[in-house]
Amino acid sequence: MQALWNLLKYLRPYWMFAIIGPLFMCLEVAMDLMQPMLMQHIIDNGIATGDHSYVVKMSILLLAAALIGLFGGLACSIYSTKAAVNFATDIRQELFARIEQFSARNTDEIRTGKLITITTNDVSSVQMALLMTLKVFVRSPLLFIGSVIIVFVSARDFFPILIVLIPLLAIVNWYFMKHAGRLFRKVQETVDRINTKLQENLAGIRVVKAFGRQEYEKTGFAAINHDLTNINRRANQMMMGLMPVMLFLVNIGIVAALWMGVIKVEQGTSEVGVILAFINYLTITLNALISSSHVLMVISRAFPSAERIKQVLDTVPDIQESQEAYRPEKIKGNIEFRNVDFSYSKNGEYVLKEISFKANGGEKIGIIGTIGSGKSTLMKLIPRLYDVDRGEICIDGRNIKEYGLRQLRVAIGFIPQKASVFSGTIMDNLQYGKDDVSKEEAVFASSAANAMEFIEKLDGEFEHVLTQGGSNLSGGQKQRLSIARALVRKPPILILDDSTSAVDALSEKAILHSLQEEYKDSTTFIISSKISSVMKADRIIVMEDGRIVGMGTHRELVATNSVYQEIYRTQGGKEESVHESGRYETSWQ
Ligand SMILES: Nc1ncnc2c1ncn2[C@@H]1O[C@H](COP(=O)(O)OP(=O)(O)OP(=O)(O)O)[C@@H](O)[C@H]1O
Repeated sequence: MQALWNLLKYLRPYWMFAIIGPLFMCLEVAMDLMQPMLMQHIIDNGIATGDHSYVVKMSILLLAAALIGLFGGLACSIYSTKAAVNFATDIRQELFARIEQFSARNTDEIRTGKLITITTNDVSSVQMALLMTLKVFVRSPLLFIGSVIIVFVSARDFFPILIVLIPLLAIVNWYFMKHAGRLFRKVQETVDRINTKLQENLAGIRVVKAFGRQEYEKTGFAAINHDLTNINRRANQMMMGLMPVMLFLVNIGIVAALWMGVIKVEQGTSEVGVILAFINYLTITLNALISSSHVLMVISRAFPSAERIKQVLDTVPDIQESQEAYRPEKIKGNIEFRNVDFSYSKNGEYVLKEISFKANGGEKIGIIGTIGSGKSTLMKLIPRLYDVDRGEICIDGRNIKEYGLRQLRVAIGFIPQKASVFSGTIMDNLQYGKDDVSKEEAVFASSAANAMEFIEKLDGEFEHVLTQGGSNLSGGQKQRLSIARALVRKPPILILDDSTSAVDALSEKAILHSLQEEYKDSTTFIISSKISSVMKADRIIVMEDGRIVGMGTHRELVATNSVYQEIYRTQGGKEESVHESGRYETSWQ
């Protein structure tokens, strides 16, 4: 409730629409309430007395009331929709902006699937709640109260029927709504499960196919879908069941009114028109009650949605820029890790322990180690994808936390393990690395990444359009494009996180050679599981179990470091080559 209330601040810019809409609705309600009264007069004072001119006059009035009501209803729809749609647009925009600020840790905590559901379904749910409130929630109570008052004033003889019927209708309504509400909440939870399953499957569609798991996934999806069908059926049946029960009660009211009416007309204490008007007001009361409960249902379904939206909006990104951020013109790229410890979960086990090393500007550093030893994690700390728990990381002698986040990240060309390519042209993807990239720069970076060779063969070359996720490129082509994107801005710091794993040996050799020759000034880290990819580096860091267990040139490590020797041996390196390492074929030459 509180969460939904808090979201109303997004309605502030559209408060005029939110007021004008319901005002027009009041006009429609007034006209709707007037119509049974006009009918009553037509019957009792016109038809019954044979006064035709009165009938014509009142009929014109009735038509005018209907037209004004129609205008009020349409205008209310236009303004209420404007308010609700803009309100939802702003919330969605704010959510997106907040999610963009999230650190990797934040997104680890609130899962991606959930973030998608929140930004789409949950925002739609609060939009619908607002729209219904502005349209129906104003209309129904007004119609209800108006009908009760009019019956009390003009058809008091029949008022006791209302007194008995309204509490009965309210109790039945409450009973159905309570149960349907519980079921609809379950529907929402099941839709969440469907979305998560769908997202996971779409992201991993190739793996599903490659492992021939379609049937297994289909069965898993069918189970959740079946749950959704069941729960949806029960919720909707509950809602549908309400209508006949309510109509039954109203019909009893109508029979009672007719019975009473016949007696009173015979006694001459009432007129036919009054009975007709009462029946009309009874129907209006019923409709008002039913639509109010529908709106209440929509609003109650928006409560959990608002909570989830609030959870995202209230999440403080745990990577913050310092108040007086340092924004240097140029970064040289001297990097130092000082006694760094890091854990993914607060109070969890450290995956990096007591990490200390220095990399000088322009130095080429290889990083190798056992699986899960923390190589990628180590590099994710430099652009502050995660913040260290203890110790500090300095660039050009300053703690990275003092830098403006943009300055820091723009200075780093980060090429992650899994190449992410966006839909758009090849050039659009390169512009992601540098807004104003020129054709020459694009060609230079693409050549260095050994990507020109395939770009030249594409239709339209740099203007070739990539489908979502670059699915019309091969794994190796995506990796080369993602390397070119990082190289295009000639960053002072380059991080290649196993980013040549899908590239053939010759291309990898060419890429590493270009890095050595064309990007001399960039401090470059190359994470690889292959010794051939790092052996020509100025220095190699060897990692095991979150610690640095060796550092030196290939020659030094082969001679002294047992972990490195083991990796070297498993990759075909010979003991005797310990002192003549140049014989091992390297990708750098
Ligand atoms: N987002 C994450 N949340 C929690 N733990 C993580 C996360 N990413 C990695 N880890 C854990 O941190 C440890 C180090 O992982 P990291 O990816 O840095 O290793 P790596 O040496 O790069 O491995 P590989 O050679 O397989 O790429 C592993 O135990 C891994 O399970």
